[in-house]
Amino acid sequence: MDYVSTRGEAPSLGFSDALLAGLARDGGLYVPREWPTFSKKDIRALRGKSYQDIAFTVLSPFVKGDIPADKFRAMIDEAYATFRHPAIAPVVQTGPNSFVLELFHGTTLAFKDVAMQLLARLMDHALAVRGERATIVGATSGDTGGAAIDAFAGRERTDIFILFPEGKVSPVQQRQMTTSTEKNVHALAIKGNFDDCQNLVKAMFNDGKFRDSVKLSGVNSINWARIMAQIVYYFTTAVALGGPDRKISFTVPTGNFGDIFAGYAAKRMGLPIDKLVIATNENDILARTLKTGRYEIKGVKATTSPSMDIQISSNFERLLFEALDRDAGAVRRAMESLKQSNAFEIEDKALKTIRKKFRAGRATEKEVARTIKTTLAETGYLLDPHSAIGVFVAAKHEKPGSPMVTLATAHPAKFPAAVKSASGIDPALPSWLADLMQREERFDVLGAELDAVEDFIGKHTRARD
Ligand SMILES: Cc1ncc(COP(=O)(O)O)c(C=O)c1O
Ligand SMILES: N[C@@H](CCOP(=O)(O)O)C(=O)O
Repeated sequence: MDYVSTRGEAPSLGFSDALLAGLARDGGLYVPREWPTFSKKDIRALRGKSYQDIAFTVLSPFVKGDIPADKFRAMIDEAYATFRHPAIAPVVQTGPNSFVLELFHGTTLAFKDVAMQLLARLMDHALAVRGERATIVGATSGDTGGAAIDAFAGRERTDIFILFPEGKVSPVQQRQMTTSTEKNVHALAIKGNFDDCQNLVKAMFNDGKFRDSVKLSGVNSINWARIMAQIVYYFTTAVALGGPDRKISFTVPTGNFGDIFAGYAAKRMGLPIDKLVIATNENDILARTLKTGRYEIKGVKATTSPSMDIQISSNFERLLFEALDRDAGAVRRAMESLKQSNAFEIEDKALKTIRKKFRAGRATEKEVARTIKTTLAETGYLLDPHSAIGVFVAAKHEKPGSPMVTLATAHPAKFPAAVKSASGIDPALPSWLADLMQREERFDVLGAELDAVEDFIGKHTRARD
């Protein structure tokens, strides 16, 4: 399998090269040249199999010719041995047709662990084969950073630098990033918001000289391997609920559009998914885009779901590429317009294609708090604010007799203040994080300036030429 850039001006790459590249050299995002497909018979054959077995079957076509099958299987087994639930991603029924897919049983209590644990092992393997080191950078609104630091801490071949918006992540999220004692970990509090952090990361990738000099690599969902690993739980869930002989809908709390794009990929691979529902908080650029056909960046508002306080939704570019029948020139024009005027229009045909497959909705702060409270009262289930956005929006798109699965993307204990204020319950951290708030913090504070960040990374990475 090889991978092509959504902007069509970077060389196509094999899996390991695309993995290490992160962002394509033309500023685009890598996608597989073609979607591997699974027949209904193939999908039926997944019934009764473990998460790890399904991951191996579903993901093997993406790494074929690049990673030996036995090594890939071992990485999958090791990655998911870090999870605290035997099912890895269990499905819980909360109503006659409503289900919650729990994606927070990994070490840092968010869905990011699912992909990050595998990504770290894939990168280690690719770097070992080449005898190289890499500098990993990542931007986070709270969860990617903790998951990446956990997965890469202490790894000999990588130094990791995570940019988080100063004062805009939850205290638990911050400490998951700032209390690592490993020397290869660097948490950087940036004076700005998540979009500033993400822009800095993209600017570092687009600075060819810097990129090459520190052997830059990325762990955000701009990296195809992140999306790839997230495809698996759409398959495990659909199969558990009667797929492929029944169509399932998914509602996904959405920010950077990575998680829901993984659902789209699963659908392209043959999984019978009915609707993919985008759920946003008050930073509702995606819900507005589906309604109006205009993708337009407005200011970011701080909410009780900080991980979704995002306006520049990187992976929407991947969807645009698909909806435009892979017309890289049209994607380039849209992205140029976004850069120049903070907006672009989606042409009619592409918009129709997107609207056919996706639905969207938003939840206000009041609706999030009310959903946490009423879900607890009616079902006994305690949601975190991100998952509550999903549950609120899902309820508006449920159809009788058709299963609707909401992705529960984080554990309530990551956001204790918001959860307590909505429900009266103070959710406890699990045992391995019980002393998190007492651990010593270590981080640096930097302005949202490319020079300052590049200078810091250049001085601290071991991957310099
Ligand atoms: C808890 C949580 N929910 C939802 C999201 C949104 O996911 P995505 O960015 O893949 O759309 C994020 C961060 O991205 C998150 O951390
Ligand atoms: N919500 C994310 C933002 C970054 O998203 P990513 O999936 O592109 O890494 C976070 O928690 O950091």
